[in-house]
Amino acid sequence: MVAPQDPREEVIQAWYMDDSDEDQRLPHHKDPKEFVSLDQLSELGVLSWRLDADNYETDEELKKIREDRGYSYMDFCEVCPEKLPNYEEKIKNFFEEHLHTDEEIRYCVAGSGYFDVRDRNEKWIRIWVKKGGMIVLPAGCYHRFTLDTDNYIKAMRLFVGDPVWTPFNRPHDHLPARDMFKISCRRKLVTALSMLLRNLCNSLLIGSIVLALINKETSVYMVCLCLRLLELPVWFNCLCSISACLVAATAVNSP
Ligand SMILES: CSCCC(=O)/C(O)=C/O
Ligand SMILES: [Fe+2]
Ligand code: NI
Repeated sequence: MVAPQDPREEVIQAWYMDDSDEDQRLPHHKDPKEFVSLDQLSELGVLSWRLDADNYETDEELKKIREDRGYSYMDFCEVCPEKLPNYEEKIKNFFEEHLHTDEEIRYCVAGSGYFDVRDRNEKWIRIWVKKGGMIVLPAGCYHRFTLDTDNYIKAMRLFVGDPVWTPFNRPHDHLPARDMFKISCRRKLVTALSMLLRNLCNSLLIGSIVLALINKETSVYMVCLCLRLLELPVWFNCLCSISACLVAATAVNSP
């Protein structure tokens, strides 16, 4: 059975960029292509939704997101020569690597465009946002924007309170928003690693239980069961799991 696709992936896709200096509006895929999942983006603090762009005025889901996240301000930014004053200059400025001291929240209601963000190792990730895609770039995250080859986007801009659009071009590492962003990324990484370790420990414990059951080693089985029931710190869980595994393996191997 094929796993159902995340509906967001139909309107938001991300990938690592190549290093070529060709037209910024081209996709700039690596060869072979290297896609980035929406979960990987969320580890960088980039949030995403798929919404009903044909009915944004009455969309209850959008209303709830705005209420939950306090997005009281809303306007639209249409990027094309006819609608955007100082089009050429704006296009150039959008593509300068910069950060903001607040979230950048963009909901694509028509057209499409690329939001590029830096990953933990400073590599560029290109996020293609199409009609119905909404993303939040966290405050302090270096990024840039460009149209794609279709040359048009209409984006809803949301903000908490009175909007501040000021871009701080790189380097701007002395801003508190940058420190906060780095701390939050580190926290997310530690949480992800702890989860990984915890899952590994649980697998070890299950392995130990199976070995203990095969060998009718009820004491090991009981210890494993108790450990599984306790919410232990991850390092202790790890230590216990390895010990349980060793004891169970020794028990199986003993004559
Ligand atoms: C599609 S909205 C225009 C881009 C923009 O507002 C911005 O701040 C890019 O970083
Ligand atoms: Fe920006
Ligand atoms: Ni400055």
